[in-house]
Amino acid sequence: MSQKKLKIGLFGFGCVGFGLYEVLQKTPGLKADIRKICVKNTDKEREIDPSNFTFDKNDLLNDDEINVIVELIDDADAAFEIVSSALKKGKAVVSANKKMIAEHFTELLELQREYGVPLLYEAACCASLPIIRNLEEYYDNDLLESIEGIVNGSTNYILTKTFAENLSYEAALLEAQQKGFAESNPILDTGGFDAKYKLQILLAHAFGFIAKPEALFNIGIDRIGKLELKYAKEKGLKIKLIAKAFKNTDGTVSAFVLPKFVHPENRLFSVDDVFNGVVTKTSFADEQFFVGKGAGAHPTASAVLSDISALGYDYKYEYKKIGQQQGLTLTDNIELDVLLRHEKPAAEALRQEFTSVNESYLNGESGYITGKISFGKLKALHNENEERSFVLI
Ligand SMILES: NC(=O)c1ccc[n+]([C@@H]2O[C@H](COP(=O)([O-])OP(=O)(O)OC[C@H]3O[C@@H](n4cnc5c(N)ncnc54)[C@H](O)[C@@H]3O)[C@@H](O)[C@H]2O)c1
Ligand SMILES: N[C@@H](CCO)C(=O)O
Repeated sequence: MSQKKLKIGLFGFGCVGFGLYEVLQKTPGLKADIRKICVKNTDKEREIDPSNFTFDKNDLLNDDEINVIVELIDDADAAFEIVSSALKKGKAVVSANKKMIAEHFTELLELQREYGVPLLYEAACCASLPIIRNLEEYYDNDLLESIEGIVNGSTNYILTKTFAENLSYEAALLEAQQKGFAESNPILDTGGFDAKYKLQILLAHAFGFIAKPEALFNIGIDRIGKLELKYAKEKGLKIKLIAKAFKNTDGTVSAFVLPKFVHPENRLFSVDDVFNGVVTKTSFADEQFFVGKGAGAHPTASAVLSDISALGYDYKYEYKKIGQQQGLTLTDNIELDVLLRHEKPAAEALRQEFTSVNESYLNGESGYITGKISFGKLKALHNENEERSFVLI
């Protein structure tokens, strides 16, 4: 099959946009070049010929020679406007913007179908890991039982640095920002929102289930304190921010983003720093494990490059599982093994909320309880008091 010539209109020239520019310079065999770049910041000095740049999105969207729009900006609302206009004009699109994709999944699916043009977004989930295309192409829907992983590079970097190197939370976050891993608004990372957007996209490609992001519960790493770190160290565990979606025995699906104490025998235990790891579980293959860098200029640009290359061969997502899964429902009707760190006065009342308690510990003003709790109770208790933190065991 011969490769189509691609003329790219690039939006955004920040960490990933510039990374893509560099990667394309080093990929001479690819029949793709950047025709124009739309940027926002009028004051910024840039290293390449200024005639390549414009501040007007229509210079790209109305250019008939541009057949691919690559959207790499940090503003989800503006990104949706750009991407939907491009699709309506019959231009293929590559995007790394998980917030935009998660918030507008159904509309983007309809636009692709109505205008017959593809939107690819491998870089939006776990940067360099080829997880979306694998979920799309490889797994039969009946076989996939669960998908679980570390899907945010910044939080994994922060957890690694605070745990193994005793760096402060603030210093580790600053490093993640300086290295280009964090979102422009880092609360998206630390609060588990970025991981939730990725989980929403993975859910659609793994099980054909389209959830609104607000229907998925997320706890980030911002409530993790000394007590949880001490607990993990004493028991030889690590804390990881886990995104998980799985089918229950009654065929319903459950999904969440939660911090977890990970045991050394878990494949995700050794996934440190900016690396992401995803474990799929299927009926016949059993476990499969994907690992790679989950953020950063070149690792992310590598996934964008792969999408651009795939467009050269007219690749598109078929979304077959979405068609097959009408009627699938999301349920919170599950129990989870957790550690709850709590404030002293409420300790006894909190024990009553657990289905079963394994350990409880109280020291001065705070303590913890470990045991089984219903997912619904966990959500309610977490939301009603900021002094509480939940970590899966
Ligand atoms: N940095 C990573 O490791 C990484 C990994 C995967 C996905 N992503 C995603 O890629 C996208 C870009 O991330 P980044 O790290 O390069 O961010 P960045 O902040 O480094 O760069 C974004 C650039 O977009 C520009 N911009 C904002 N609005 C614009 C508009 N309307 N038109 C033109 N330019 C505009 C900003 O001025 C900025 O220079 C985000 O959606 C992010 O979530 C980033
Ligand atoms: N901020 C994101 C970028 C990659 O999606 C992360 O740290 O994982």
